Amino acid sequence: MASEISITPCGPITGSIRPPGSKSLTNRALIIAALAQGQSTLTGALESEDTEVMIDSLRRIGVSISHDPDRHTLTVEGNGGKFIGDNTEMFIANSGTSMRFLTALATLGEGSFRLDGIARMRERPIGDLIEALQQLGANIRTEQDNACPPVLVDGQGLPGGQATIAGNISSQYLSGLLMASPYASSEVQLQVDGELVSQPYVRMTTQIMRDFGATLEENDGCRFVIPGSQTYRGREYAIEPDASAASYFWGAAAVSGGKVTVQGLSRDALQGDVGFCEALAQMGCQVDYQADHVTVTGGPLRGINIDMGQISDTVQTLAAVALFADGPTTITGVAHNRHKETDRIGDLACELRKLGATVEEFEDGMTITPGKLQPAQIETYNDHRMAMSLALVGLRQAGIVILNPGCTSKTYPRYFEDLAQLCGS
Ligand SMILES: O=C(O)C1=C[C@@H](OP(=O)(O)O)[C@@H](O)[C@H](O)C1
Ligand SMILES: C=C(OP(=O)(O)O)C(=O)O
Repeated sequence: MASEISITPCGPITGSIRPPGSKSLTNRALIIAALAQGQSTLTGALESEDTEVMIDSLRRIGVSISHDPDRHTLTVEGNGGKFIGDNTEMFIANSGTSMRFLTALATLGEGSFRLDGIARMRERPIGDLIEALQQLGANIRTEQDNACPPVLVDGQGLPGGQATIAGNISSQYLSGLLMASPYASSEVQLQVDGELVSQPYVRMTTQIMRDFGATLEENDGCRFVIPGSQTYRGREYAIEPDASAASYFWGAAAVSGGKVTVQGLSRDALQGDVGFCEALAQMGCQVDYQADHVTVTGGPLRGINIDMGQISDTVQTLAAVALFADGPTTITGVAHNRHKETDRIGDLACELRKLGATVEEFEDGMTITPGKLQPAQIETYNDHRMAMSLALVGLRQAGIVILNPGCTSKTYPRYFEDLAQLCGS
């Protein structure tokens, strides 16, 4: 892809789109199908860097996965939780889900595994997950003394027992532990210590575990009991379109004063990020939820105060929309966004200021006061969501250039083509 892309302003956007499959569901389904007894067919799967590194890593530990790109289908031959490592290297680029879920999975195997990624992945914390796995009897550590990848696992199967897990940095630790736990030799009891961010992803995890036949008990969303020596059962599984990706198209309706329908999602979707529509409703958009699609109609936008701790992947989308509101928007509850593909508070504030906004940054969020919009070259920090969200500003303001647009390949390689098609250009 070109080293930059200029966004062409357009009028109110009217259209309908089905985004690619959910990253979170595809990577969960791959982990669970790999562990299962029997074959699984995953339809509507995401094909992007984050799922490719997951597939590549699972193949390296002996899981057979075939891909039919025409049908967006992955067929996985589950190996019943029997993995042999022999200094097996897994390269995970910058996929947080893959790093955290595969770290937990590797402790179920026999032998040695090393999990590594790009430079930014080596700055993304994983210490809390390592400590919890150690409490369950795993022989695991980080290569450096910094609680970040590379991760080294010397697997002898996971004994099980009790562990506490911190939930304030990432919910992915808990999700990884949960998905691996049915394959521990004995019962696993997990207690979340303190705050749990991104809770809807944990509900997604427990739901998909049950969908593949696992049993677990759950109390107040912070205590889990998972009987050991279980097996997932392979099955056919349909993956929802990605709700975080959908936020850009709903956002496009909001900023352009148009009407956009996203197919394949509903209020009852497994993905919490459908909740982004409620944020748009608070800002003045109309939202129509149907059983298999959700339509957002833009209108005059007002600034809001909102805790986005449960829908943090949509913070950048909301920030782009906030630039078109009649007053300030305050976003809180997302301190954990500083540990993602980039510092999604500090770096986002910097790009919003370039666009003409006044931004007051705090530890867990920011207040965005819209100003006169101005042309800008947007730095993406190799963060797909920075590119996808701030492109929306270019639908209304001339002279918006997105640098390194290829970074969307992490979750949405065809994003700019799909956006252009929706805008009718
Ligand atoms: O479990 C998941 O699939 C995810 C959880 C969230 O991460 P955190 O729990 O780190 O907020 C989210 O940002 C990420 O894109 C996907
Ligand atoms: C935070 C994200 O991804 P991950 O943590 O899976 O790398 C994201 O997709 O916005």
